Amino acid sequence: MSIKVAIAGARGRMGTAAVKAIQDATDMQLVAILDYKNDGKYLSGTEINGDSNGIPIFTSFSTMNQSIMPDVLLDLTEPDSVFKTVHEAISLGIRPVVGTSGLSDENIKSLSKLATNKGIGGIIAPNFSIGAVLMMKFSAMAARYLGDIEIIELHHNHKVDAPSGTALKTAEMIMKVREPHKQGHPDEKELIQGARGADLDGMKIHSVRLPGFLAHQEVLLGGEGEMLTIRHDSFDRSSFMPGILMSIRSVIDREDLVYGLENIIE
Ligand SMILES: NC(=O)C1=CN([C@@H]2O[C@H](COP(=O)(O)OP(=O)(O)OC[C@H]3O[C@@H](n4cnc5c(N)ncnc54)[C@H](OP(=O)(O)O)[C@@H]3O)[C@@H](O)[C@H]2O)C=CC1
Ligand SMILES: O=C(O)C1=N[C@H](C(=O)O)C[C@H](O)C1
Repeated sequence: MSIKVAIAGARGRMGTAAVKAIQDATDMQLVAILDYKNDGKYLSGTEINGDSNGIPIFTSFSTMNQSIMPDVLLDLTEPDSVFKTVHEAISLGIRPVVGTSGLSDENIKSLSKLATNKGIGGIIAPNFSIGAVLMMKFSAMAARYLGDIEIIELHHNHKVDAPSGTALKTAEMIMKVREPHKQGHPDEKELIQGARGADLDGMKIHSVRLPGFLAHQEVLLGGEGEMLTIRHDSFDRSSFMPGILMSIRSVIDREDLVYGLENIIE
């Protein structure tokens, strides 16, 4: 039986790639698009038009009829809308696969609790690329030995949130093994506010936004006379698609919501 999927954010950069990936997957069926614009229209391939053979667009779950109701919601939208949409999906028993960044810790805990209460699976994945997950894991492994760390994340200039979800998740994984301590000179002073980056337990995160980049991150781990650099680059959004498909399959069999793709990779 194929998994019925709805996508929120289908017109976006990630959404456009995800529409194609889901339509190409033989065990999935794209049944609906959630969009605050274009209600009542159809998405044909990646074009919105009047072709009634396309995928129907709805402004909310409440206007979908029961035969269309999806098993899984893939959310690839923006920080301002994601919590409300995902909360509504879980309340209706629809399993969320969330790529959208910008959810707070509090938001994640609340969605996780709701999913557990409903007994349904879900995933919030700051990064769906396998290489990025390995970069995070390797960084946390290395942080046991080299605890002076600066994370530099580099993204395209259309990104609205900073730091990236990936950088925050990397920092969280590192903070589980790194003793909090101030880095740099004990008396250092910023001559321009923000010059040393954002501070988490004394570790620094720097966000670069420039045209030309897609999604990249370097974790610099400094030791006396040495430096370990762990770097990951997504050069194309195809890097995220296998992780999205894996997540959609995984949430069908789960009864809880997990935060991070590493929780479902064998
Ligand atoms: N987890 C991962 O591996 C990855 C996560 N991301 C994250 O995915 C998200 C999307 O990124 P990207 O595709 O580059 O962003 P885009 O801005 O290209 O796409 C977001 C889309 O969502 C639409 N949208 C906004 N609000 C709603 C809503 N309430 N309902 C339905 N659609 C809505 C926007 O429409 P409009 O423009 O008309 O407002 C836009 O088309 C970001 O949070 C990004 O950080 C990105 C890459 C990988
Ligand atoms: O906005 C993006 O592009 C990306 N966002 C995610 C993040 O915030 O980490 C994942 C990836 O870095 C691409």
